[in-house]
Amino acid sequence: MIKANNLCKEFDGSLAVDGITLSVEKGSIFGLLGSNGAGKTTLLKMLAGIYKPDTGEVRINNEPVFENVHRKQKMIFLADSLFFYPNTTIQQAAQFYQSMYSLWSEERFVALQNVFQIDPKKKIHRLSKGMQRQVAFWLTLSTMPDVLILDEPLDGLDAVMRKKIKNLLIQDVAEREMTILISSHNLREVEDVCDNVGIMHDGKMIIEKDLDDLKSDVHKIQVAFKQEVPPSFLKKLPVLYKEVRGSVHLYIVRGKVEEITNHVRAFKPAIFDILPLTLEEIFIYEMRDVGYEIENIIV
Ligand SMILES: Nc1ncnc2c1ncn2[C@@H]1O[C@H](COP(=O)(O)OP(=O)(O)OP(=O)(O)O)[C@@H](O)[C@H]1O
Repeated sequence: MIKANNLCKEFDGSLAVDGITLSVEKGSIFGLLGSNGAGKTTLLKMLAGIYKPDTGEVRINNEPVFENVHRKQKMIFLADSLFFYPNTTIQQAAQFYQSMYSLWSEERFVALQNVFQIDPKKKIHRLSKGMQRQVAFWLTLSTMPDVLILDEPLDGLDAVMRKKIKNLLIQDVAEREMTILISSHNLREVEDVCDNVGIMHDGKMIIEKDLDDLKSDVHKIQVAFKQEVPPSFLKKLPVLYKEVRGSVHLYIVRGKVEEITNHVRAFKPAIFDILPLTLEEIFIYEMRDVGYEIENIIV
């Protein structure tokens, strides 16, 4: 289990991460979402023990992470921009990883060649950007980490390879209880694989929830009344967003289906529909609620 307590990190006098407390269960997949510059990479680097928090601490299975070689031999951080030593072949990189990571599996490395189908004698820097990312996953998954931290991991990969890698990740979670933290702007992908999600904005975690609970907590409703909207209708509805389309009023509201339905039906609407939101819609409306919204920009 990963536990972070009141993490703060400041750069040049401003807080990139501002008091984040987080716990991630063993064998789960946590998706970290947020606006650009929200502090996701900074948070992930503290969780990976790369950055020392200014305040707070990160512990994995009750061990501190920062400057803990023993812990870091079993976990891996895959950054959004990759680094390989110049002129290194995949085979040489594999030897290096083997010497660094205590759970390295040669058997897995050989088996994964069938998935990636790249000649291990190839020099990594001569491969295409997407192929280099495949090599990064090939090496990473061969280290058999118990904790895998991924920053924008699937960028630059084709759709087939993305699917293959997602399957491999899910297989490792199911078979060996690997724990994954993944930051991504691809909300469809996060929705596919994550059990829990956190949304960051301006250094803070504005929401952290089980994905199913998050989705069952926000809904889109469409209502129309024969007369004007009754004044007390909105009083008990926690509305995140509203829009009028002719006689139909669209609301994005927080709350459980049953509570919202009972509330709306009590006002005897002429039309009433309640629909679930996608993660992308939830993200956009929650960000709007903290003042980060889509504007009609014409330049
Ligand atoms: N090494 C650094 N030195 C100075 N400032 C930094 C450093 N790393 C991050 N920052 C600042 O901290 C803030 C958070 O950056 P971070 O990279 O963590 O955001 P992010 O959520 O990962 O963004 P994105 O989605 O755009 O990748 C930004 O204002 C950034 O400029």
